[in-house]
Amino acid sequence: MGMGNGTVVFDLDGTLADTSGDLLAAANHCFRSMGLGDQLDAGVAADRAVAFRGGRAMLTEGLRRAGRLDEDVVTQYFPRFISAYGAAIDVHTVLYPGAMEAVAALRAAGMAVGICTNKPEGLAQTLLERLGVRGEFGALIGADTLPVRKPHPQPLAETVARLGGRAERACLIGDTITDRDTARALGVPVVLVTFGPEGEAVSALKPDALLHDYAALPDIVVRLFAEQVAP
Ligand SMILES: O=C(O)COP(=O)(O)O
Ligand SMILES: [Mg+2]
Repeated sequence: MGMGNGTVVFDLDGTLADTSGDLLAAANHCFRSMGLGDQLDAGVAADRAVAFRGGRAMLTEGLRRAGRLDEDVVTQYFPRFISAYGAAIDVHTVLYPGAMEAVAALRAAGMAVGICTNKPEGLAQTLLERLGVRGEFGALIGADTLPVRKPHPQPLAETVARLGGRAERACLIGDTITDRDTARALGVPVVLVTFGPEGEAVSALKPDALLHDYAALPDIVVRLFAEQVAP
């Protein structure tokens, strides 16, 4: 079976892997170096949700809580956040249950599978290698692979192209409004996971499907591809 069976692109943070613990630890490292102490708590769902919106979102939220919000400080500390995160990227991070079994099932059904993330490409490569799964994905596009990042549709389009696929038979599996908007901009269906910190609330983003358990993903993907306009 070839890649004509479709292309499935995954987001990374909050979708394939629960990276929130290491992301929040790196942000707290920055707040401590500012003399502010820890500002975000991995035990709090709302804080894990901030983590999945990325480094700038965490720095912004922590500074806001400390009454010190300043975009210049966010920009200044972002490189320190990246280096702290890179130094401890797989301490708490785990793949979501069933994620890699679903990837294996999609590949066994002849589908091409890749990753489109707003993590810097190098960090995403490192994390996937540490988790032992880089080889399962045929393409990886990060925030800095192209001049634009999600929600611009180009990174998703490029991921599909590098997998040898076509947008007419592709879908994106993600966890946030950024993923929803990226998929809509390219005109491909989007599946949002409900096992993240926002739970069922992601249904407000009106995805084409909700994913409660990775075991259900192969059937969902087959249904979405069948609903896409025939080329
Ligand atoms: O780092 C981010 O901004 C989010 O990364 P993601 O696109 O893999 O969810
Ligand atoms: Mg995500």
